[in-house]
Amino acid sequence: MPKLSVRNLTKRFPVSDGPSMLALDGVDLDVEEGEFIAFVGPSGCGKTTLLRIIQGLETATSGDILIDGKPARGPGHDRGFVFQQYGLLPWLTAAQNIGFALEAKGVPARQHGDITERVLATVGLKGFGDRFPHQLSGGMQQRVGIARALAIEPDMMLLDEPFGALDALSREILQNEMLGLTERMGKTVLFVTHSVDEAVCLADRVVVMSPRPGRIRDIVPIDIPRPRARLGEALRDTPEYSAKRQLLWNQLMELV
Ligand SMILES: Nc1ncnc2c1ncn2[C@@H]1O[C@H](COP(=O)(O)OP(=O)(O)OP(=O)(O)O)[C@@H](O)[C@H]1O
Repeated sequence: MPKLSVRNLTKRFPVSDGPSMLALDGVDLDVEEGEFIAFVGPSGCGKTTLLRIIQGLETATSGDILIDGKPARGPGHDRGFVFQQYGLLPWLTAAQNIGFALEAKGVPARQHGDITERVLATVGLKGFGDRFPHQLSGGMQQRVGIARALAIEPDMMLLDEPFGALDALSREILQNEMLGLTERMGKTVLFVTHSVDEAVCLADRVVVMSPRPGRIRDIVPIDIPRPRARLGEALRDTPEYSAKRQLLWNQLMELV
């Protein structure tokens, strides 16, 4: 049974002065446990909307989201979300931001310290728990965002352009760390990105979406063997990488 099934999903948004707008149309997708799926497509094709519906932050107009074969209704701690703009509460420290998510899940307060330390260490921020977001760089804030999602031990991680607000160098560093992290943890990951390189580097399959209304145009398997993290920068020099990158690039160029 797939970890996640998206079945004939449609989303319409109301428009004040006219007919509603069809943002997603008949989206069908099965995701296996432990798979890393990247979503790419032109701006406005519904990637964020699809992720938000899977997360339960938005309702579908029709269709179903099944997790382990059961309909998902609303948000759940089985799904951890990482936002583009980090989504940290500025008046709380890094550790308190993570504690906030643990409290929401109902984890007893006496366990917060250990869990927070562990997840901060996982994302390379050991010793930074007492820093406020404004005392951290963008890359470090997003590491806290990832640590917060990991802290609730979700089965599935949903990341919406998580590195989109970062400078090029921080972005590449975090991509490499993300690769290592997901290969070690084996979690199911859904990852929206505008970067073809990021998609090829990280994903097992890349879902290419067409412009409005958003539909799945193609699903491209990325059969570069894992673990890829050990290749580091050399990953981007392999012929498989270049071939997939070109294929996806050509598809996206046809869509814009
Ligand atoms: N809450 C909303 N109300 C009305 N329209 C919306 C809402 N959210 C999204 N839309 C519209 O739905 C379409 C899909 O938006 P969405 O943000 O999902 O696209 P996207 O592929 O993630 O775009 P981008 O790559 O630019 O982030 C867009 O036309 C957008 O304007």
